[in-house]
Amino acid sequence: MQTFKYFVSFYKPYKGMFFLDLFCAAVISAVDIAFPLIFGWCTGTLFLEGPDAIYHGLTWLIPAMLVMYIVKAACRYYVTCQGHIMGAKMETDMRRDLFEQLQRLSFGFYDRTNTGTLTSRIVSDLFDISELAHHGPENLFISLIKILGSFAVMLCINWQLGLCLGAVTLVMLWFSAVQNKRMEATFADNRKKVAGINASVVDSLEGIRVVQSFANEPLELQKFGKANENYLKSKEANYRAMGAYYTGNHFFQGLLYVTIVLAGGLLAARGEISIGELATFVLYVNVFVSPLEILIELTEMFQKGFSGFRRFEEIMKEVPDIQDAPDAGELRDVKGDVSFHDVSFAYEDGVPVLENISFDIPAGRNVALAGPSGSGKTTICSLIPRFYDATAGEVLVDGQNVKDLQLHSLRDAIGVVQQDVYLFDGTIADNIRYGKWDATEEEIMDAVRKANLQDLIDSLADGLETQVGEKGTRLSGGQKQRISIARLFLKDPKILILDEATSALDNESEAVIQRSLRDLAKGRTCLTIAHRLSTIQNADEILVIDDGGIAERGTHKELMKKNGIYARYCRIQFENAGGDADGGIRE
Ligand SMILES: Nc1ncnc2c1ncn2[C@@H]1O[C@H](COP(=O)(O)OP(=O)(O)OP(=O)(O)O)[C@@H](O)[C@H]1O
Repeated sequence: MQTFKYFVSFYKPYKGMFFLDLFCAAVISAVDIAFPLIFGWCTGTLFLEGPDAIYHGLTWLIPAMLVMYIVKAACRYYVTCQGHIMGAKMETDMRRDLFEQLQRLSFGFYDRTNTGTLTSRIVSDLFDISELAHHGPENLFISLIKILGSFAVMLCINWQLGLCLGAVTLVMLWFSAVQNKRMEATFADNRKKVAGINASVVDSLEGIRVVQSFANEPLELQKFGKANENYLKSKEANYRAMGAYYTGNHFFQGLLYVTIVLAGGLLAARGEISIGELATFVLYVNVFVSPLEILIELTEMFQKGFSGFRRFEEIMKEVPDIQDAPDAGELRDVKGDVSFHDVSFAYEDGVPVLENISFDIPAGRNVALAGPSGSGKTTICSLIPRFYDATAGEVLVDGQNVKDLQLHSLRDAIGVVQQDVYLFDGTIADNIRYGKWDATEEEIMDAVRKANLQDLIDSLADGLETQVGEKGTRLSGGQKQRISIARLFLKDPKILILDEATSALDNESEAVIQRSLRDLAKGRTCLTIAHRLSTIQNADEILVIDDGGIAERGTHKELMKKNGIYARYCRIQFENAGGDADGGIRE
């Protein structure tokens, strides 16, 4: 019922169109019901009254029928055209709401959801819903008027025949209800399997470079083949259910005619019905049966549309893990102090990743996080912009709990440079402007210079207007990295999180980017996740994360002197890199 109410709410903005659509549908049905009546009156009365009466009757009957059919055509036009437009408008509203919701949902949701499945919801589910939204009420309305109207007239013509027809129809409805349930299950399964195919395609295409570099096309084909095969099996089950449903219904429709001919013949033989009445009755059986067919098709549309709508509702009801508290305040005049007080965190219940972490980073300081892979460095950084919320303790920015701040103002104050830079399809300028949508040309050029991008821009025929390709595939790793730094120069955040952005680059690119990053870090609080310890020796403080806690802290010199975990890591890294075995990082 709730789902139904939610569905109906999408009609609200188009109430006028909706009721006009229903009105037109009612006119179409009324004309269809009137025709056999007129026919019955002509054959039963008018045509028996002699030529003069016939001529006289036709002089008003023909224009009246012409007007009826012109009005019906106009209504049909409205229903076909405006009705569809209304459906498309509702589909657009739902797609907008869904996209808005997807933008709101937090990292946690995307950790457990496949993007291929979401794409399928945005495209095919919504189309089916729109078809139902438009055709559903209108077809139901037309069908009910025709079925009830024609049945009432048939009862008036001959109630015994009418009851025979009603009895066969009841058996037919029972059969439909049973088959319908079976069909519904197969439609729901179909949707799941289509989502599976989408997920498989998106996953494989997004990783196409990895696939080809491993020459793993046959493996991908095998995985896709499985999803494809599953879809085929589901479709087969679906068509079997549909076959039984449609064949059964058509059989019962035939049975209706056989029953009427048989019972009508017997009644005519006993003189209880005239031939004219029987002919009119048969015409009404047509009016009665055709909407039954529409209702049957509507059932399929309803199954598809409603199972799509349930999936749509599922996402719309998803409450974002991270959202503004009702009394959240704006983070203003940001200084850039960051503190963790006894912070613990777990992605999954019972599997702690961080336990009782505490530290303070005064504004403008440069702190590095070091430690083995998987120790929780990235997780610590994710808690500051509230990509996830701490399960215990407090994360503070400028002394305020991040949970008490408006998300947009908090995230405006934080810039993140990731190892994996994501560039959007578009030009270099578009991607730089992502840091500040209203940036002027001069501001962009200034960011370009500061990020050491000038040489690249000068070397490209289209300069800033060069297309970067999907996810920036036409650019090198270093170039993408510099674009991501340029957009942070534009954003100008007070707090910087650097997930050691240069670890995948060659020495020359690294040197250029390190220079840009040093410029970017000036006057900001900077938290660097170090993968190579050589890059963090100048940090004001190094926090060594191990086993979900802070194992050591201090400057590089202090930690080397301490000769603990950090010193051991340094030695291992430099031995591997062929450097001094005593951890003698170039100082
Ligand atoms: N989205 C996630 N869902 C569930 N577990 C996660 C998620 N992200 C990370 N983890 C787990 O949390 C732990 C800490 O991961 P994190 O990425 O913070 O480590 P890290 O120190 O940054 O590692 P690296 O140096 O390799 O980047 C790991 O055990 C990891 O498997």
